[in-house]
Amino acid sequence: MVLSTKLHRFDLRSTFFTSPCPSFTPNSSSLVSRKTFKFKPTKITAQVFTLSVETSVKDPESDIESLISSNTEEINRKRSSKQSITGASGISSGVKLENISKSYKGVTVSKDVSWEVKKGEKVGLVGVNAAGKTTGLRIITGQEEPDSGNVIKAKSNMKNAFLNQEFEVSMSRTVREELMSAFKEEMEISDRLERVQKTIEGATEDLELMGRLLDGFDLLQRRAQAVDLDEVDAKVSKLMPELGFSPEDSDSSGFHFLSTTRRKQNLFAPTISNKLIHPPPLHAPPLLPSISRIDGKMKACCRAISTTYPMSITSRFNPCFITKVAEPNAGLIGDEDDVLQDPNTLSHLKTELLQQLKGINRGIFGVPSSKKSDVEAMVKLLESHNPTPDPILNLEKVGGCWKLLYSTITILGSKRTKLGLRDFITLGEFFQIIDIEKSKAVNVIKFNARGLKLLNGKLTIEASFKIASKSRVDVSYDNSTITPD
Ligand SMILES: Nc1ncnc2c1ncn2[C@@H]1O[C@H](COP(=O)(O)OP(=O)(O)OP(=O)(O)O)[C@@H](O)[C@H]1O
Repeated sequence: MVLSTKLHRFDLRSTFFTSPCPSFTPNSSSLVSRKTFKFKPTKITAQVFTLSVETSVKDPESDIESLISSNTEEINRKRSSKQSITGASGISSGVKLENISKSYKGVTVSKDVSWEVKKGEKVGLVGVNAAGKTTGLRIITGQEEPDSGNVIKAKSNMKNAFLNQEFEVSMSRTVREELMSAFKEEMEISDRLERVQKTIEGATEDLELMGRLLDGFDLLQRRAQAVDLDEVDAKVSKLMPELGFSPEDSDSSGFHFLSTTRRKQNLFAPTISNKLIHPPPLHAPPLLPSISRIDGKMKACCRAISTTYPMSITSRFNPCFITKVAEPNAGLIGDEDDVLQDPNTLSHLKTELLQQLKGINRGIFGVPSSKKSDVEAMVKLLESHNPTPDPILNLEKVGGCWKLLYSTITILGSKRTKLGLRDFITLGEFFQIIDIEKSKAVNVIKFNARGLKLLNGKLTIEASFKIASKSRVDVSYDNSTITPD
């Protein structure tokens, strides 16, 4: 199966742990298939390329974003014009009601009411039934509009919320489900992901339909990432004991706990905490401790390895023997002089870098940005020790078949749609075959897709390069193919 593609951009960079080799740095202004790359003479690590494939579909998220931002601007404009008309004053912290009046059907509930809560203050609202206490709170949270007067917040993006007097706890939901319901948006995304995933699994015969479903799934995946969907289960598990529930309570009906007021409140606490109230709600119980993400870092040992072993790869250069493999080692493998240059620093840096790379899940969207910046900071440091300052004069060190440990690859557009699901697709080994004599570079990326046999295989991207100057090469894209196993 050959799937042709229109490339907008193709960046090829090739550098290496075990042997110094050049880095092709893209000309950032260019978005055409033929590009000029500059050799960065001090690169040591291994990398592949960045690839963007044309897509005609407008990103639905940017549509949503633009709608949201224009609406927000409009609301802010209206608010500021209203405040300036009524002469509202600013405050340094907390929230303030200023000269608020509110009537329902001609009956005045609040008339010219002013009060405020500063940061860290606890304020009790006291009044007879129907005095308008709840109405005031609803006005602060924006659930009601005052007839006149202003709500002034120290920060325009401040979120406020309050606990209702009456709780709505579903009798049929388990405690866990009740807590999960606090994460409404996340749960909705999760449900939709599940439904789309099932539909995709039943649509392998219809590539057109699958393409559309994958696009939808892709969008949902990004939303899931944005709301930290993976963390919800862990958050709920962490909340359970903090709220006084034991793990065994998890599957019990919320009904069993309704007789205990404190627990009733507790059931609602996640809702409040999930809304990131700032400052604390006016008459809510203390906020739950923030849920911190555990960011475990693997510390593993690295050891020196051999560099040559045969491995065949189906490509234009087949059969191919891996002659250079970037693997854990204690220092540079190659020229003895290189090793002797600064073995302690290099050894330490390389070990650190290899530890950073361990456990990276190379999904179709590339390495997560937080991880990427850690890795690339380390790469930069390592680059400064590259013993080959002028790699263009050492092209023999560049040629061969390379197994890459790390890549900055991000596949966009229709190619991603074809390969497209973070959950399903795992990028396997990356190979880069550089043929100096023919001035060709071939990247082979293996991938496998759980549950979608159709998409198991490899993506091969072929390019030509030409030495343009002492420090530059031109790289031009030739073609790419997806080959199923
Ligand atoms: N949406 C509405 N439509 C019509 N009347 C309303 C509405 N919301 C509140 N009211 C009326 O406004 C008055 C003030 O209600 P509010 O709930 O603010 O009082 P409260 O001080 O919180 O009372 P309580 O102490 O009983 O909770 C009540 O008479 C209520 O019936």
